[in-house]
Amino acid sequence: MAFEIPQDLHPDLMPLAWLLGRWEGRGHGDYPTIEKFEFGQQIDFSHNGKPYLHYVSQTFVVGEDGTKERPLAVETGFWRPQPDNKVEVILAHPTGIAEIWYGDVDGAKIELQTDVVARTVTAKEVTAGHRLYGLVNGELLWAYDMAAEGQALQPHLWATLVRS
Ligand code: HEM
Repeated sequence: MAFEIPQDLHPDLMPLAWLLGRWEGRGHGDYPTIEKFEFGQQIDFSHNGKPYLHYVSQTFVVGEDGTKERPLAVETGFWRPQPDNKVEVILAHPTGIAEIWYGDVDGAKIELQTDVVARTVTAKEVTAGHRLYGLVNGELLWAYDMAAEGQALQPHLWATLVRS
């Protein structure tokens, strides 16, 4: 079924409306300090009539038939659209990390950079991030570059999801 913009959507959310709903797909990960890996991902973007999106991403180890076998990383937060096609995002991770991101919305492409990465004393040393989200032929493509554990900013994750 074609995606329809909800009637009670806050007008400030129009530039981000294309994100709304549930997305499912698969991704890959890498980093110089770890082995390459694959994951399944489910992303939910929802709204409640207020001028922000609630965002939840859950990832899983998936079997060959797509069965979710066990959870991997989870993250959640809020996407706050601002004038002039800007967006502010706040994210929390169960690994003891919280981030503030600033970004630009260019139609169906969103580019985000971290302003602040805060860590609990036991969290891994993540210092910066860069993310791209794009709607390409109806698919949600996203990629995450990270600076962590003394390594320069470089790819950690990339994934392709479809609306479910
Ligand atoms: C799609 C979500 C993600 C998946 C599936 C994922 C998966 C993994 C896996 C399998 C590892 C290697 C094993 C381990 O150390 O646990 C890893 C390491 C790591 N990930 Fe992720 N990750 C995700 C998101 C993130 C995010 C959002 C951050 C930062 C906020 C992050 C930061 C790290 C760090 C710092 C390491 C350790 C690198 C090291 O020990 O040198 N990951 N990730």
